[in-house]
Amino acid sequence: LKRATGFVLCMAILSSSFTFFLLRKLLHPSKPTSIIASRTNQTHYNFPVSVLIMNSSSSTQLRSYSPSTSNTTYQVPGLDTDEIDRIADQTFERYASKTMNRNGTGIAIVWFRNDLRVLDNEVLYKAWASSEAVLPVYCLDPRLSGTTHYFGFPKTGALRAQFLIDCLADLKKNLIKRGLNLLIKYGKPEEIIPPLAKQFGAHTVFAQKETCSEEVNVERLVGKGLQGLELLSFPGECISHNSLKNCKLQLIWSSCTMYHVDDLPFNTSSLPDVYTQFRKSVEANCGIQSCIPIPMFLGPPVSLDDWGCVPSINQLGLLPQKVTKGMRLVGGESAALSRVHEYFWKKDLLRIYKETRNGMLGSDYSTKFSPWLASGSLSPRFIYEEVKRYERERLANNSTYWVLFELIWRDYFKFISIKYGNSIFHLGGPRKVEQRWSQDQKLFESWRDGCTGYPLIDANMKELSTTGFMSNRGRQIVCSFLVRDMGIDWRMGAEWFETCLLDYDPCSNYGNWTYGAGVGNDPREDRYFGIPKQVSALKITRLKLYLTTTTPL
Ligand SMILES: Cc1cc2nc3c(=O)[nH]c(=O)nc-3n(C[C@H](O)[C@H](O)[C@H](O)COP(=O)(O)OP(=O)(O)OC[C@H]3O[C@@H](n4cnc5c(N)ncnc54)[C@H](O)[C@@H]3O)c2cc1C
Ligand SMILES: Nc1ncnc2c1ncn2[C@@H]1O[C@H](COP(=O)(O)OP(=O)(O)OP(=O)(O)O)[C@@H](O)[C@H]1O
Repeated sequence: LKRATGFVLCMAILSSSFTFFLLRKLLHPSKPTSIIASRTNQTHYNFPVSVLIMNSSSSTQLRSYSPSTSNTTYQVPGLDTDEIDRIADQTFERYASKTMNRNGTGIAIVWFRNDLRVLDNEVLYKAWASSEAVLPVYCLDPRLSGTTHYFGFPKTGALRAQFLIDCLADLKKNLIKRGLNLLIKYGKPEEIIPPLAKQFGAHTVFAQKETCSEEVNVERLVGKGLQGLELLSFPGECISHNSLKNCKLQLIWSSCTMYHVDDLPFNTSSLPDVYTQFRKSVEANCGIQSCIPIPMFLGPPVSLDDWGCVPSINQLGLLPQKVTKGMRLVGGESAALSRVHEYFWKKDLLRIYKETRNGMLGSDYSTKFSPWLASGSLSPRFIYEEVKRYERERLANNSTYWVLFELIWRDYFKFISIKYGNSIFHLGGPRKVEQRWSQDQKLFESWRDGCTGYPLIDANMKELSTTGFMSNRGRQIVCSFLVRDMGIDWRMGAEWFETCLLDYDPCSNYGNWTYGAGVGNDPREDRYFGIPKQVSALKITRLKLYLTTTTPL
């Protein structure tokens, strides 16, 4: 019975996709198609399905079970708290330096942004080296609880907000272990940082340089606020620096990319548009800087009565959302370092990454590093050094290289955001392509809510809203479906991703969406992902379909 049901479902998927494919071709051979017509022709199935398993070696099977009785949640990394702390401590120890010198004076502020880590953090290191005491601050910017630019979706979904909270809690813990603390304040950085600098007589505010206009505007406002400071008086208990007259903002590239911007063999304004040219050029001409070690002791802390608490999700004005199905990624640097350890060393998955990376099911087909990279709780240079260590100690093959290849994509989109500025957010993209797009709300909602009737699309969209993650292949497919098949304004999809993704990063997100929509700077990457082909050609041994009992397929 199971086999028969599986077969029926599988045929249903293929035939519904094929019907759609034919309709698309018949209606508009080259234009985006409205899928309403094809949806009404759909058969609706009501299976109690959570996971469809297609096995290439045996016949297709359907494992059906009631979601309410199944424990389908798993954590990434799949380690308990003690193990996570132990691995993080061991890694910190490996990177601890007893010889680092500190010869600065006064107080420096570290304004933490998307660099929520201790290891390989140049901002933290420079602040430490140039001062006698560091004040680390994180500002919970109320703009994060605002809405996206054009379509008014929540700027930060609850799952990413929770991930951020985990990151802050872990950063605070790791700073305290090293003799510091983290001041957490609610408010706009431009309203928090300058008064703090004044209160403590800080000589410099160190922060990571960002590239997109929203973040750059905040940098500008903080810089302006600091310029207007008159450092006249200081609280008695603080280290006194009456000679200081102003406080400057020092923005540091840090290691937000694997290749440092200063090491590129070209100016960002003449960055090659074609990814392959960019990659070949940096690989041939550019080294990767070593990770910055961690000073043994980062203290003393400044004297402060109230360091602020790690907020709850409600305090951020959001309703808590629990992951009840699928993957739950744990935020924070300790979890990030543990995931690298788990993926590379414990499970030894790096050796097969290239073969598995287009999968969709489970935690192990790809690294899942992206949420930690986006929040800055993981440095890409650390990943690079671990790949090299693995290549020395275990083996080097195409798979070990391919993780670096993918990280170069990440670098590329970061640099592209400098070259093309706000045009990566605009409808016509960097190439200013003129094209008519639909903003049909119903069609968009069917995509957003995973109710298109196309299981591959619906499964991926549901995974996104229930876990905050979607595989790279899933993202390419749902993007192609929205923009090429439905003809919907790609920014609606990009903004929905901005809301939901744990790994949301403006450069990678809008960079990939402009590619998918065919408005990116490299037109060669404009690819259509046909659903029937994807279902069959993926040769997936285990194709996850994330469907609930209540959803008609
Ligand atoms: C429409 C669309 C939107 C996307 N939005 C984002 C986003 O907001 N943030 C984000 O980090 N990635 C984004 N990506 C890229 C990619 O899907 C994710 O980085 C990847 O799925 C994360 O899973 P992983 O860490 O297991 O990746 P792995 O396959 O293990 O790759 C390792 C790392 O390489 C980098 N990487 C891999 N592919 C890409 C890529 N195409 N572009 C940029 N970097 C890449 C990531 O940092 C990733 O963590 C998007 C892709 C598409 C098609
Ligand atoms: N980090 C970010 N995340 C999401 N969007 C961003 C980010 N940084 C900048 N943007 C987007 O960049 C755009 C700002 O660019 P620009 O000033 O050209 O547009 P605008 O004048 O605000 O709006 P319009 O283009 O409609 O006139 C906005 O769409 C803004 O939301």
